[in-house]
Amino acid sequence: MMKKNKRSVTNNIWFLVKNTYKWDKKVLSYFALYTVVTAIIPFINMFAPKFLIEELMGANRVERLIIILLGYVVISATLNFLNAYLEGVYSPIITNIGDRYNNLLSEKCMNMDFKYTEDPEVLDDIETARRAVDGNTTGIPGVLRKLFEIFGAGIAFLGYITIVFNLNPWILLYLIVNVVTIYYLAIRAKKYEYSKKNDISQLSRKRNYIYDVMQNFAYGKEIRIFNLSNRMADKFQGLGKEQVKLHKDIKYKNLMVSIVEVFFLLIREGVVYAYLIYQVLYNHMSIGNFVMYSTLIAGFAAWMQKILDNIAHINAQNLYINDYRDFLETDLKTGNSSYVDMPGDNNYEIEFKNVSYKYPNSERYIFRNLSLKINKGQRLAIVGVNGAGKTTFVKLLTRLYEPTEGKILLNGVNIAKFDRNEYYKLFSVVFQEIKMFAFSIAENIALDNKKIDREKVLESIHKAGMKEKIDSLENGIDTPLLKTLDSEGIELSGGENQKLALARGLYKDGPIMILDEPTAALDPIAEYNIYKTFNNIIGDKTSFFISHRLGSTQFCDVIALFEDGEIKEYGTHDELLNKNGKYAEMFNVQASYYKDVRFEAEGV
Ligand SMILES: Nc1ncnc2c1ncn2[C@@H]1O[C@H](COP(=O)(O)OP(=O)(O)OP(=O)(O)O)[C@@H](O)[C@H]1O
Repeated sequence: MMKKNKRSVTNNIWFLVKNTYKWDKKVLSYFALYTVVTAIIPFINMFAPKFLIEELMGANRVERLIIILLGYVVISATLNFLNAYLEGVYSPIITNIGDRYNNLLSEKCMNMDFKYTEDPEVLDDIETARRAVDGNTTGIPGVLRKLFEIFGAGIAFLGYITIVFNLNPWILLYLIVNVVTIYYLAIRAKKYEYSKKNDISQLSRKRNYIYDVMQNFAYGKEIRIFNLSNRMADKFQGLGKEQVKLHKDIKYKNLMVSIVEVFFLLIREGVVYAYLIYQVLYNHMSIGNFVMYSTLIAGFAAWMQKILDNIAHINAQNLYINDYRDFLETDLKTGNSSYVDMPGDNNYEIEFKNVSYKYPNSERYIFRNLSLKINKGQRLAIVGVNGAGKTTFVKLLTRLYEPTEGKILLNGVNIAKFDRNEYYKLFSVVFQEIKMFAFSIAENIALDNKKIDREKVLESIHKAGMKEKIDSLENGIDTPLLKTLDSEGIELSGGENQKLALARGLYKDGPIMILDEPTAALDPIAEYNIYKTFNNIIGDKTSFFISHRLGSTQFCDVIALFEDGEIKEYGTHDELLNKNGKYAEMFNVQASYYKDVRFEAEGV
């Protein structure tokens, strides 16, 4: 699915630097200052002891010793203070920048075509891309931190090279070979880790899913009633074991590298100290210089290692950044760059023209050549047995999915040609599965943080039959829902949630109304009350009404019965009853359970 692009490290660094500078201009000056400070600090620590020892072992002048000591303390304290200050400043900046990259990914996920939310390949790609923004020391934030450090270290390192070269070029060469070997091994271990990343992504996606099921109380009833807790825990643990095994392999490789690293380090120290001792004993090296060189050479290896480690880290993270950028650049949104203006008359007709549809990754057609027209202001009821495709019809109409073949027209224009956000504005939809957020009731209804029209919220609640319940709450429409974010949050019943969902649709007041079984969870009285005010609720909007309660379809102008991927019957309630086909059969079966009640809706 995702196109794999191989971008160079410099390309990715440029991408990061450009954005970082765009988002926070101050970062560059902190970087410059930090680079200077970190480049100087090691030399202060190296030269001060040399000067002190040489003065002590030579002229031994007290005032000189005091000057050296004071100079050392003042310079070192200032630089170390600056160092600590800058680290304290840039660290949260990088965390913030990491959040912005994280947001880019989340925005992409929230805006991609709905069909991809069920595509396992895309879900894996998201999981992989997320690795670039998940940690604070890995991925993008990790690379930014390393970039901050590496230049100061690089400059200090150049100074080290010059001094060691002057001491003995062979020692310099020896140190470089020693450290580069370790670097090479570290890179190989990181590559191995990367080669396992797909397995890691898949496992953690599965584990996260099971974890979510175990923690998410939405599954609470099924888990208890079907006694799933042990099975879920076993699954979670099984996946955990697989994950541990994978990580163990990776850690084992890293351990091997660490062992070799220690071995190389010991040899390095041994050789260098032997050389310096030899210089003191036989070549008149001063003790001051011995101390300086031993500090320098120990530091040299450590600094070179640090730089190489940083480069290795940046190299390894580069692969994750590539994945991240690949995902951001993958086109997961169907649409044109130029959109057709929405028809402005606020009155809409909709036509399905030879629409066929099968879900992604499925060969089964839910619809074949479906054609259906809903005129302006018309109310269409859609009925059919479970799985007949009623909700799928709504998903196509609301562009959550695109038809596999054929087209859907709004006032004669293919809906694919409209800007998706503009198109969504047309719809007030009450979905079958209701999702409430852990926000206040008002926010849940308005779903708009900018400006909530409280009067309109109350009016929608009233129309949806929720007034009494809301009036009974101390904080009214400001009461938070769910306990996820607020311990004062309330849990609503299924029917109450459904009424709120209806209020949400009413508040939006879009010119096209879609009600997917809006009363399925309501008690008969609440349902009756909704039907009584149905005309008031729908008004003259073009509307779609899905219901299994066939009596309720009488409020609609026309009824379409879906079966086997097509419209089997089409007409008014009375026409379909007279036809004596499937609709009449379904209606009669239902009616036999109830008295033959005809809702006398106001004005119908
Ligand atoms: N995301 C999906 N991926 C693959 N198939 C799906 C998906 N969603 C639904 N289906 C299939 O499409 C068919 C139609 O489902 P749909 O939800 O549209 O039926 P429905 O008429 O609304 O049913 P119900 O009355 O039970 O709500 C079903 O057979 C279902 O298995």
